[in-house]
Amino acid sequence: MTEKYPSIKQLLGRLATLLAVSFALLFTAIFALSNHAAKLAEKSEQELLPSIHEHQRAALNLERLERMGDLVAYGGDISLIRKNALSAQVLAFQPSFDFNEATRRSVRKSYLLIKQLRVSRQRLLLMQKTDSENPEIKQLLDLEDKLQMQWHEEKQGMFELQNQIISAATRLQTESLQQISLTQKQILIVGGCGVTALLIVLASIGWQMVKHLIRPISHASHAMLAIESGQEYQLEKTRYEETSLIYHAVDRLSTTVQTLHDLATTDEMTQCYNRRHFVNLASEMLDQAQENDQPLSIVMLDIDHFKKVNDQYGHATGDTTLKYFALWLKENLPDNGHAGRLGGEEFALLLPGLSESEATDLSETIRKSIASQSQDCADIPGITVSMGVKGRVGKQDAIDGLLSKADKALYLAKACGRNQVISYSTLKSDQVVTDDYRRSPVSSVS
Ligand SMILES: Nc1nc2c(ncn2[C@@H]2O[C@H](COP(=O)(O)OP(=O)(O)OP(=O)(O)O)[C@@H](O)[C@H]2O)c(=O)[nH]1
Repeated sequence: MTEKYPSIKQLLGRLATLLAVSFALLFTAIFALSNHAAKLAEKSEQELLPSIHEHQRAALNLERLERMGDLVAYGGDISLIRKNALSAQVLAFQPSFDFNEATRRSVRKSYLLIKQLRVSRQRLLLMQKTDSENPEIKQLLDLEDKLQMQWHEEKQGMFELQNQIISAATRLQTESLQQISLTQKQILIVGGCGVTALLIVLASIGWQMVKHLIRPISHASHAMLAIESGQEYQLEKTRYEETSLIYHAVDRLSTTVQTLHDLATTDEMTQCYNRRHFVNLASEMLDQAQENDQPLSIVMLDIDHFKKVNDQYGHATGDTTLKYFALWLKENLPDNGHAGRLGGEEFALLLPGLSESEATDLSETIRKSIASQSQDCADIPGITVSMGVKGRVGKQDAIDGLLSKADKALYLAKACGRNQVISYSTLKSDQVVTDDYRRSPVSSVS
């Protein structure tokens, strides 16, 4: 009974699902990361970039304030001092410094000093213009010196503050860049892992296809070729319905081909080769032997007085006798020897590698063995056999010639009283064998 296997359709379905899930996971991961990257870019655009610009603006304004303060502290033109002090006021109260309380306070403080400087400087210049001898000038100069000293120190503080703002802006910029580069790295890692995982999935799908589909089909086609050329084949166990059906079909075909081959080449009763196959095989082997210049011999055999077996013991016993005879014949053959039933009770042996004299010796052994085994066998009467041997001599030997010469030697064996082996080479050239031997006395069937 055929085992129940899952079908390849199911396998393909499972593999397709695996592939779809892998793709879905990969795309989800990449989508999530792209989303994250987009959000970071948006955050950078909406929060970090304005903040960076604010810092940069503040640093620039601080520098301008410093310049204005200098003009107020050291200027000689009252209208210019007033103008710069006014600009400094506008600048100091700009919201660009409000991003940080400490900065805001520090800028306001700087402005207050600029204001003081403006007042003192204006008064001094006016006095110097109108009343250069006024003793208050001395006091004002002292005050101015003091304020200028303070301004100098204030400028140091402003310079530090400017540096701090620039560092903060740079930090913000770096942070933004770091976040973007981190996301880029994450995308690369996830993308790389995803693609690698996908490749692994694809490779394993490919492997499954090769293992369960392509290889079994390729094995089946090799098996078909082996069956066609009569060679052995082996099919590995398969786990899927379709391929197991193919394997069963190949097995059935092989059995059918073997049966047909046996029917076409073998004699059903004796299981020896039939005449046609024996002659074809003998012809092929003779060609090989001639090509390699190796010995080969043909032996013709005929059971003596077989008609009498049929007459005395019945046709069924005659058949049994033929079966035993074929069995003993094959038992006595060398591994590379072949036996054929040419018709009725007439058999032939094909002995590659044996010269005529070696084949004659072997035939003698077979003759004695059959005589003795048939005597000991309770199922059949004792029988004897006559044999004629012919070996390959020249390169021009044809199989028909060898068979007819072995047959001639067999006829002589019959004529000479049966139950003997005659080698063709011992025949005299003028020796003529006729069917007259058949009239000689019947004695070998016991
Ligand atoms: N039982 C049986 N007999 C067969 C078969 N084929 C041929 N025979 C018989 O074999 C006999 C052959 O007889 P013959 O050719 O006269 O020769 P023989 O009696 O063996 O005598 P010699 O060959 O001269 O020794 C015939 O009686 C055939 O009927 C077979 O398949 N089965």
